[in-house]
Order: sequence, then structure tokens, then C-alpha cells
Amino acid sequence: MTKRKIEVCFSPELIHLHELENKIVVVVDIFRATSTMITALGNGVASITPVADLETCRAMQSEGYVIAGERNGQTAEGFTLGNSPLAYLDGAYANQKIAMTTTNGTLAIEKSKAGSKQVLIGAFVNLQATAHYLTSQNQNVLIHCAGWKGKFNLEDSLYAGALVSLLEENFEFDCDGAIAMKGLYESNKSDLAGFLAQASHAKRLQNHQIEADIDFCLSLNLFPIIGRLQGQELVAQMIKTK
Ligand SMILES: O=C(O)[C@H](CS(=O)(=O)O)OP(=O)(O)O
Repeated sequence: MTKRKIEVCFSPELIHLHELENKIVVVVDIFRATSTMITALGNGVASITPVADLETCRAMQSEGYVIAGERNGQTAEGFTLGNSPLAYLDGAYANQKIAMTTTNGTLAIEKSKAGSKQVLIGAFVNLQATAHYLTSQNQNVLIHCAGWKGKFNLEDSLYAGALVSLLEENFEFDCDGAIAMKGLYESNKSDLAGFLAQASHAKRLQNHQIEADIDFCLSLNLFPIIGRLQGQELVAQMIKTK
């Protein structure tokens, strides 16, 4: 297999600067949307339909979906679930179809669809499985960080660095963002939680008293699955890494 290319986009506001055609786009929103989605899929939900706005998502309840809605870190009024990965543990929503809208993550997914070969969601909780899958595919990769309301954030960018670090043997990167984040990740990987405690998003979530979510979202390799978009739904695919 020839060496493929990997690059990083730091915000949905910058995605128009990147070519999506024929690439696998990995959307990452560590706090918390993609961490929550992988946890839900890893705990047996049938599918997750990401939805950009609250009203569309709310209306899907009458079609049999469990609706998850979050804005500014809080569960949206009238929604069954917010954006916590912990809500899905122990198969609490196994075999159910979820419709989900969040502040940053679901928008980044929406913006990754046009023209791309495939859209995956990534998180630290399935880092190894995603790296393994991407290594097996003969495709260029774009890591799309959801950021925060259009701005750069530390946790998604650090995940990008972690993924680049795992893929560097088989991928080449002439992208300054990928080089920078690989370096930042490798300097801080021994204490990711300590490093990310200073992240603005972690501080915002601490104000909502959801420290347990932050710790969970920084756990490594809990689920041997990838999350991939199939039509309008995110579904799980098991990955054998050995
Ligand atoms: O629920 C979250 O963690 C965030 C909320 S906010 O960005 O801190 O307002 O949403 P997400 O879409 O997961 O970034």
C-alpha cells in the first residue's frame, strides 16, 4: 500500500479550506459528543442519528427515537437525554435508535458529509480501533476537530495528535497542524488528564459539575469499535486489533 496523507482541520469554520473528496473524515469532539456517541454504540445502541437543530431532533421522538439534546453543556428542555456518556453504560439504551443534537459535535458531522468518502467519529475511548481501521484502508484521512463554537480547542486537537502519532508509520503529513499536534500529544501523553485540566472546555464542564464525564472522556481504548456514518445514521463496526 502506498503512503497515504493525513491532515487536520481545527474547526468546522475552517472545513471549507480542506478538500473532502475521496477522504475518510474523522470527526472528533472529545468533550463530549463523539465520546458519548462511541460509548452509546459500544453499549449496544442500534444507531445514532446526528441532527443539527433541536426542533428536528425533538420531532423524531414521535418516530420512535430516544431523543438526546444538549446546548451549552445542559440537557435541552423536554429531551430524554443530554450529552453524557455515562447515561449509556450497562446497555441502558441497548437496541434503541437515538436522535442526538449537541452544541458543536453534530454540526461538525453535518459539515463533514459533502463529498467525503466516509465519515467516522473518533474519541480517546476508541482511539486504537480507529487507528487500526484507518491503517487497513487505502484512503487519505482528514481529522475534523469540532472545536468550540467555531474556535480551536485543546482536547480535540490533542486527539488529532494522538491519531497522527499512531498512524505516522503508514501515512505522510505535510500539514503543519498535524506536525504541531503530534508533537504536543507526544510531550503530554503521560498525563493527558493533567494537561487537559487547563482546557477551557474542561473548565466550562466543571462548572456544570460533570467532572465524572471529563474523566470518562479521557479514558483510552474502552471500546473495540469504530463509529461510522451509514446513510444518516452512525453505526458501530467491531474492529479486531490483534
Ligand atoms: O455538552 C458538551 O460537552 C458540549 C457543550 S459546550 O460546547 O460546552 O457548550 O457540546 P459538544 O457538542 O459535545 O461540544
